[in-house]
Amino acid sequence: MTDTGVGKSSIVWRFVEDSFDPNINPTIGASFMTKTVQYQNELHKFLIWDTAGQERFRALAPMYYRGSAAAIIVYDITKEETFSTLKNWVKELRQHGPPNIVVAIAGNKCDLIDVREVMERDAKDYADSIHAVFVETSAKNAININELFIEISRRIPSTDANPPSGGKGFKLRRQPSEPKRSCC
Ligand SMILES: Nc1nc2c(ncn2[C@@H]2O[C@H](COP(=O)(O)OP(=O)(O)OP(=O)(O)O)[C@@H](O)[C@H]2O)c(=O)[nH]1
Repeated sequence: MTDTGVGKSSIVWRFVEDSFDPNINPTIGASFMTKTVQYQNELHKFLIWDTAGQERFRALAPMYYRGSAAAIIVYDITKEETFSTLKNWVKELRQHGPPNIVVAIAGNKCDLIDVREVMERDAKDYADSIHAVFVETSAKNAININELFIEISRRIPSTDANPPSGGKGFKLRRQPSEPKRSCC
């Protein structure tokens, strides 16, 4: 969820493929990717829906956040209006998303601090007020991308006891991967 061009696909590509394409195309509809990471002797498997930010695809969002364990809402730190849009998505998620969804806010393009429009403190205060994970990221320079996903994974209850619920922006599901997973 969120505006087009904030860097949702780039964040997913950085996380899944550890690559960055400055000429990446806008997402049409949505795309799906998976990645398994090992963290503290546990395997965390992410099933990620990368949704399109263009207005014409907005009505599709509920299809992706229903049934997700977590949602990452991305804004662009160089565009104030994307931070305002983000708050609308938070409201929508709270009203129509799964009750226990983990919400994360990513302020992307933090490599462009010279043209920053959203203060990190303001975004962090807002994220704290809604109990969301918050990080500033740079898909371009690989800043805080893995940390974002790991922190989300930490907050999702173990699937041993709690089956995944739903999300937005990216839809994430944790599912059991290998022998014993005390976390995912
Ligand atoms: N400087 C900088 N540019 C970035 C970063 N992340 C993405 N971009 C650029 O921003 C533009 C949009 O990136 P996308 O990943 O397609 O954005 P999106 O939010 O997925 O866009 P939609 O698919 O239309 O919703 C591209 O030109 C990217 O190269 C970043 O961290 N820093």
